[in-house]
Amino acid sequence: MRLAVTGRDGQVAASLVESARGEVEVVAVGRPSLDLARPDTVFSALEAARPDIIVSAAAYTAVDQAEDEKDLAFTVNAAGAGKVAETAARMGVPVIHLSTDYVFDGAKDSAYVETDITAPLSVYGASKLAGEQAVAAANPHHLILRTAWVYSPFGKNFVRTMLRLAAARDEISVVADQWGNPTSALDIADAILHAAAVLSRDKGNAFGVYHLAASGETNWSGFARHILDTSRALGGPHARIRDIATADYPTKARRPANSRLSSAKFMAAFGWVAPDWRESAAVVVGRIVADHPVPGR
Ligand SMILES: NC(=O)C1=CN([C@@H]2O[C@H](COP(=O)(O)OP(=O)(O)OC[C@H]3O[C@@H](n4cnc5c(N)ncnc54)[C@H](OP(=O)(O)O)[C@@H]3O)[C@@H](O)[C@H]2O)C=CC1
Ligand SMILES: Cc1cn([C@H]2C[C@H](O)[C@@H](COP(=O)(O)OP(=O)(O)O[C@H]3O[C@@H](C)C(=O)[C@@H](O)[C@H]3O)O2)c(=O)[nH]c1=O
Ligand SMILES: [Mg+2]
Repeated sequence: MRLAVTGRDGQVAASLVESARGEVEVVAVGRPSLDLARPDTVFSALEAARPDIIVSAAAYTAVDQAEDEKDLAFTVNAAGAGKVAETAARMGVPVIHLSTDYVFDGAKDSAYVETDITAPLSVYGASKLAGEQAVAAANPHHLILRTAWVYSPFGKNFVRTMLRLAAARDEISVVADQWGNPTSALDIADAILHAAAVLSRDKGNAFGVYHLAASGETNWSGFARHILDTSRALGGPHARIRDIATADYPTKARRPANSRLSSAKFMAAFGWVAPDWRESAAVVVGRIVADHPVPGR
């Protein structure tokens, strides 16, 4: 079975390429041949990869910048994603599309399930919701996987940011009133491989929207503290974390106060067990610290 994943250096794309095993081959298709900002490039680039399943992981993910680049965010995340799904439909293959917890407004006081009402607070969240709708309209054979707070050894993410800041300072102020499920892109890749195996066996029953995140919950401050405690134990950088409120960390985009996701539906459908976020985070911190040793402090 061959998966084509959109994006080259993205966290999920790079993790899928690394995780490919057994009968599964993963081909990354990205810029310049596939440019979601130019949706007319999508069909020919993906057709050339001859996939059995298309994984739609490329996206405009700069949450604050999207507030100033609304048109580009919507072109990439909505029109571009729709083109990827339409390409899959034309080729007669399913599409596995990644979406986000930021489609919710955060007003719920427990974990979100798939049937909860969406109400994005940000341009990024709205563009991803429009992408879900475009994907569903273009190809009935879709899995839309909403994940959250993604980090990995690759690319730009909160783990790398905290380790970089900790190498330069004694204290980092981090918001303690936004709750969610930090999720390793390595775990997302594993879950996608589970789902792809099910789709290739028993076509037809599983299509729809799913939440896919690690188990356990924290806030950004708790996540930061765990990252730096793990790093210190491995001889990597450390800093004190100071809890602050969202109001004390002004950003262009509004973010949900609670975007915890229940992954129960995904686990039941695909026989996947969500790992605890703390264990998965320790694996990634370990890889980053081993790759880029910084003197401990
Ligand atoms: N990061 C997160 O915290 C979360 C991400 N998600 C969703 O999961 C998916 C994967 O995210 P993640 O791996 O973290 O993304 P990254 O931010 O790590 O990478 C973005 C990817 O999108 C590609 N991309 C951006 N613009 C274009 C474009 N115009 N044409 C083609 N490719 C483009 C990048 O290309 P290149 O390789 O050329 O740089 C890169 O591969 C996305 O759909 C995202 O919305 C959901 C929840 C949380
Ligand atoms: C760097 C930093 C961030 N923060 C806050 C800002 C924000 O509320 C929170 C996380 O910051 P980030 O910029 O990493 O978060 P953000 O870019 O909002 O991350 C989101 O990305 C998109 C793509 C998603 O889909 C979401 O699931 C989520 O992962 O931490 C601090 O409080 N202190 C800091 O030093
Ligand atoms: Mg950021």
